[in-house]
Amino acid sequence: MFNNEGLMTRRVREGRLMENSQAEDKITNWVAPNDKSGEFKRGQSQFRNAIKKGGEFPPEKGRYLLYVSYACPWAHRALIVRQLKGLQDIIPYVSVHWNMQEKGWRFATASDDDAPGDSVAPDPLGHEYLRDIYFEVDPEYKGRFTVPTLFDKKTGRIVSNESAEIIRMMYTEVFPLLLFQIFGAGLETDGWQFDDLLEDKYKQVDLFPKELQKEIEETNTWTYDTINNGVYKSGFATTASAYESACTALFTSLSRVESHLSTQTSGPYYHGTHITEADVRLFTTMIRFDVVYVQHFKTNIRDVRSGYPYIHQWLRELYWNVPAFGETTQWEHIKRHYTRSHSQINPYGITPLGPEPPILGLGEEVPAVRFALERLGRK
Ligand SMILES: N[C@@H](CCC(=O)N[C@@H](CS)C(=O)NCC(=O)O)C(=O)O
Repeated sequence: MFNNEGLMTRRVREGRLMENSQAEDKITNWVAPNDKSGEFKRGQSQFRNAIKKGGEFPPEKGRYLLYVSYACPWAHRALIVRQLKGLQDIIPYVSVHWNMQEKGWRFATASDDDAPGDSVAPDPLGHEYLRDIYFEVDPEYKGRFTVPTLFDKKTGRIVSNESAEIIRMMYTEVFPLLLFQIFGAGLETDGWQFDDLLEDKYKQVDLFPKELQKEIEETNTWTYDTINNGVYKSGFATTASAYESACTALFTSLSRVESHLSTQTSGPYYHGTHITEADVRLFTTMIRFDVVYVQHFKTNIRDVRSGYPYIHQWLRELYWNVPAFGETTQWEHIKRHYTRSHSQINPYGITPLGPEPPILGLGEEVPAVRFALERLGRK
């Protein structure tokens, strides 16, 4: 059985743990202490296989296990898409505990009572840490132990640990997609990966419609670099110049998003009437913005609720009106993970109380905005 760890594997793993704990490159050093640039440089995800009809990893009900953390914006993408595509019975998931320390993500135990939410549970395959799975799959593994991780129970292998690709597997063929990226051609598919297993209403959910593919890809490029990853580059920077450059780029891009949304009149979503991948990828960063990033990552030129009315409206529309977004958002995991796992940023691990509420209701505004609207006779 896959989870019967062999003695050799265990020895290799324990040896590696000792090496790692002595090494300079501890996993909680987000920027290497000797890196003078002070810039956070995100490594490449190492497992890049795909679920594909007729491939090594075919779509099958119950075969794959999705490891996530409710705290993590990259994993949150996968939870949202799983629900939007109605894959709940097809791809089960487990969320790790929010507290990530030297050995990386750990699974919750029966005695944890501070990590609410569905599926925050011991690993059904019996591991204590997420890293244990990576080392069982590859005792020589040298990358990071990240969520989301999509695991194949049948072969005991990791299919992918790259969220951008995991979400696409849930609704597209991967190979035509690569062709599309190389040649810029329209995406032809012979049906979505899991569609044969889905109810009709979910088959119709197309998060990457043909007519928007080019635009979505272009948006992804700058959104990833300056917003999704931009908050991390600001927050993990260890020099003022690295921080200032990331933070400036981030707010330039937020203005770009704000201006895009202000011209979007056909519907509440990033591309108007239908939810697309663009909404998913932006949402998971923006929902964490006011509650964590503004103070913890020092991305405080503005916050969303008082500084970006269009983003604020778009964000609340998704959170309150689309269950896949609201139901997968776990505030306790989000707030506690960042503030208590990043001791180089917050050595005392104190979690700020505010802002309260973590997200405003659809008709609510911060007092200054409400006051201004009342003055203008709009409320
Ligand atoms: N590019 C990856 C990034 C995933 C990632 O960095 N996840 C974080 C949590 S938000 C993680 O697991 N970090 C653990 C580590 O780096 O040790 C993806 O999008 O899937």
